[in-house]
Amino acid sequence: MQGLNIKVERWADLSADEKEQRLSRPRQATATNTQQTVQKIIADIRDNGDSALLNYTRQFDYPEATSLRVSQQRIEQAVNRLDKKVAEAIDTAYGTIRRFHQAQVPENLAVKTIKGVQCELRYAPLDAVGLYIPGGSATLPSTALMLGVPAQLAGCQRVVLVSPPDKSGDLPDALLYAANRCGITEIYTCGGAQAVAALAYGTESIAPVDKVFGPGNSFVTEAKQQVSNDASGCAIDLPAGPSELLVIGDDTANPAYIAADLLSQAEHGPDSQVILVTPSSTLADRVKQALIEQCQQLQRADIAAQALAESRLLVVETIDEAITISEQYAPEHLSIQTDNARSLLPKLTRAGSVFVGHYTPESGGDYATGTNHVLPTYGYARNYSSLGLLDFYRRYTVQEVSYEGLATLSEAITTLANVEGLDAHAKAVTIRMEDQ
Ligand SMILES: NC(=O)c1ccc[n+]([C@@H]2O[C@H](COP(=O)([O-])OP(=O)(O)OC[C@H]3O[C@@H](n4cnc5c(N)ncnc54)[C@H](O)[C@@H]3O)[C@@H](O)[C@H]2O)c1
Ligand SMILES: N[C@H](CO)Cc1c[nH]c[nH+]1
Ligand SMILES: [Zn+2]
Repeated sequence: MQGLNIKVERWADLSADEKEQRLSRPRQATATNTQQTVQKIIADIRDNGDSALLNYTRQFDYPEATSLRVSQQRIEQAVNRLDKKVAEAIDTAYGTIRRFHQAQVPENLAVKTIKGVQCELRYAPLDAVGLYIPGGSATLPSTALMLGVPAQLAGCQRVVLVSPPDKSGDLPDALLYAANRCGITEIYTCGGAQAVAALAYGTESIAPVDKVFGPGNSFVTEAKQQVSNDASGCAIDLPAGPSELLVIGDDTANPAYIAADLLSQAEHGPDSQVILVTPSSTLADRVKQALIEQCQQLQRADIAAQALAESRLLVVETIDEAITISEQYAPEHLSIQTDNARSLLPKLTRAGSVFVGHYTPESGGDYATGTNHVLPTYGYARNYSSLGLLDFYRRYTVQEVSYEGLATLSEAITTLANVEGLDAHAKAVTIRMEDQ
């Protein structure tokens, strides 16, 4: 591992441009190239279906790939042979995630808006959903639970899981076990933009879905964006890209805990970004030291070190200034490690998921507290929500009006229709009124 390139900086000493630069995300692999590459891949999948899907799988993931569907026999083999401890850990996480998402089951509602007029809000599960589980640099059975549990709870009729094959052309046993736990039987070994395109438009062997869910690298995120901009494509969940963590800490925080949390997100990928904002320069210096000590012990030390090069240790004047910076950055994950951490919550709403207090590591939410770890990145926490059960439903309205109700509303409807110059709209009301 090369030496760590991370320094402590005093926020007040930075110019406006420097402040902006410090809070900008690491540049994603040349944006226009990614856009064009993905466009070409999507067009190829639309034109050539399975054969293009297999070609890209051979090119990017497994040179010997000849098939896409994971057999039921292979799923059963994975379930039977998975290490008991790993199976139990997945079962524990399945339980907590299910409990938290079960509490989100929506209820239809009906309101009488005026006498004789009833309006209803109803929910229906999406029919067919596609779950993308990243596989490029790490195996993520936990992501299969984060997507599979809500799909199962919502009662989506068809749940399709895709993930790129590993070095042996297979999907890991733990991923197949997690998928099986969520009742998923339709599984394909393919990844990247080509898998997203296959889910959105369909191929000979994969029927199209209504919505694609899941995080991924810049190719996956770009492909989701492109298929959702196309009327013949499909809906998507949210932009969930490289992992991020911002920690607000004060003198009560343990520097070793904060360093461990920062590294836990830095190890995801070279384009992950982690930030500490603190009014304590002593804490910042100690966290830096702990990062150096802990990073070199990691299996993925090189990846974490690359991410740390684009990460920040910022010393501010007050906790309020730290809050302002966090709200501006809108991190995917926000950790509050201060005295009376919960008291800061009302001022901190722009984050995908918030971790409160010294004993709430971010990795707890990645795996097993029960919250969803598919969260908006790139600052989208400003205007996107974290993934939840409702994302697996369509919401629609119903209204029923009696003669009496229509009579009450007829004046308002016909007047507004006339204001808009839409005679037929008005006539649809008056014709009914004349009837009695
Ligand atoms: N925000 C969240 O909720 C969340 C959750 C989990 C993971 N993540 C993030 O997801 C990402 C996963 O990325 P990953 O790369 O490990 O796995 P991935 O599955 O997203 O990407 C791997 C695929 O990328 C494609 N690819 C690679 N190089 C390519 C190229 N040059 N041209 C075209 N396609 C190419 C290949 O098809 C390959 O199958 C990480 O950044 C991680 O931080 C985010
Ligand atoms: N931290 C990731 C979301 O940014 C999720 C994850 C999966 N496994 C471990 N972590
Ligand atoms: Zn993580």
